[in-house]
Amino acid sequence: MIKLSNIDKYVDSKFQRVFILKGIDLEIEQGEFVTLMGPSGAGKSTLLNIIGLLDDDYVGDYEFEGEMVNKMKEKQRHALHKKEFGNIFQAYHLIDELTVYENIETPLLYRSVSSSERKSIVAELLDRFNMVAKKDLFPAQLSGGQQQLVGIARAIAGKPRVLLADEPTGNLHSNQAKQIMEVFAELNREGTTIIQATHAEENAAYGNRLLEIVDGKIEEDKILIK
Ligand SMILES: Nc1ncnc2c1ncn2[C@@H]1O[C@H](COP(=O)(O)OP(=O)(O)OP(=O)(O)O)[C@@H](O)[C@H]1O
Repeated sequence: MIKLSNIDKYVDSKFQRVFILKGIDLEIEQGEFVTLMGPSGAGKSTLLNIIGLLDDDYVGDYEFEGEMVNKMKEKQRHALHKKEFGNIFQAYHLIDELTVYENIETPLLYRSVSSSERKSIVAELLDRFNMVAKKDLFPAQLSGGQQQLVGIARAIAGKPRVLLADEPTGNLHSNQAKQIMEVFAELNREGTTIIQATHAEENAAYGNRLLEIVDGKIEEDKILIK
């Protein structure tokens, strides 16, 4: 599904070229649950952003479902991002002025989904995450765990095939983190490909594959047996 070949990302300063990613070769099949681990600054977020089509400033080839992403025009890449990827962030990135309901609905407004279909998708997600009673509250009125559930609901509202999560439990207590990981495991069982970056070993255990990223390179690529 995802094939990266010899990806380099670097920044040039006056005197030297600094590599953020170097020679990344990576294939991810549909339905995998992949964890990126490694020291701070190793390049995990950068790699997630490239995979999620949020960053096109790199060298090398990126194939998504047989299509060369790095040769696409921006409009085409943007459309592919919207259709296939959902993003979840450590800091939730919810819109403070919108209610829970409206936050989940927002991406659907940009996808020309009919109003009745939007209602049914949001209702289903609220129900799934036990948030029906909270639908008219604003993000600040929710716990961190609940805010992240809204973040996940919003990310999956458009039924993306790939979910990218950057430190999704970084701001959560361990029981909330466990709940989020169990949601990921369930989405993965339903067929969603999941790629997460985390510092937590216990989060990695939910996945089926662990990539150790060090200094912009894949140092280890391990299959996890459960
Ligand atoms: N646009 C940029 N210009 C210059 N340096 C950058 C840029 N983007 C990322 N970096 C640097 O690249 C390195 C990798 O950053 P990245 O955020 O991918 O690391 P990470 O592994 O996700 O770290 P963390 O675990 O702390 O989130 C860092 O040293 C960062 O400062």
